[in-house]
Amino acid sequence: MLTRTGENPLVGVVMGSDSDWPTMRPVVEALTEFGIGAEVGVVSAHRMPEDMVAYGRGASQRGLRVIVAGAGGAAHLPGMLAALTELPVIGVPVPLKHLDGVDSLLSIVQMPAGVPVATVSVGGARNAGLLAARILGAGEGPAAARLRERMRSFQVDLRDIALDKGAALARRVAGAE
Ligand SMILES: Nc1c(C(=O)O)ncn1[C@@H]1O[C@H](COP(=O)(O)O)[C@@H](O)[C@H]1O
Repeated sequence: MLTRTGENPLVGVVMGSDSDWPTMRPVVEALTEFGIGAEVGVVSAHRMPEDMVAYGRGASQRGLRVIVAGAGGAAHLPGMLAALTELPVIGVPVPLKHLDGVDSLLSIVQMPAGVPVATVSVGGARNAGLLAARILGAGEGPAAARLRERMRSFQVDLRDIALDKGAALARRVAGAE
């Protein structure tokens, strides 16, 4: 079952289980900040292979332009979706109780040549959402130009936050003297 956020979802956000949602939620939050609608759901290569094939094969035709796929453990979902679609796929390694997400990271990042998955850090879901926004912003037309503009202003905010941190550190150092 797929849920939509926003109008005309351009990004598919899928995960191997609902237990991945706490890790994956920042993907949707980042997309929402940039005004990008998403189609969100559980799709598992292991547990529902036929549905996963249908999802990957139909993604582009449904209007999606980027897929963000998160999974933990033996995380085959992002790579299998990349094999099934021509859309860019961003993989999010989800950390589980054992192995701290290293298993998932290696499963996602070590793709064979010809089937790329852009892998973010373990639990790096927010960056996956931001990367999806950048991919959409790299296109032609006014909507893409607006996304690039929003990304530039987001980057200015990041600089301001870093400057504030620098000022806070300076105060702490001065207090320690
Ligand atoms: N790695 C995969 C895939 C897959 O890659 O197809 N399907 C489910 N899972 C992962 O299994 C973990 C445990 O799932 P449960 O919590 O449902 O037992 C989740 O992190 C999920 O992403």
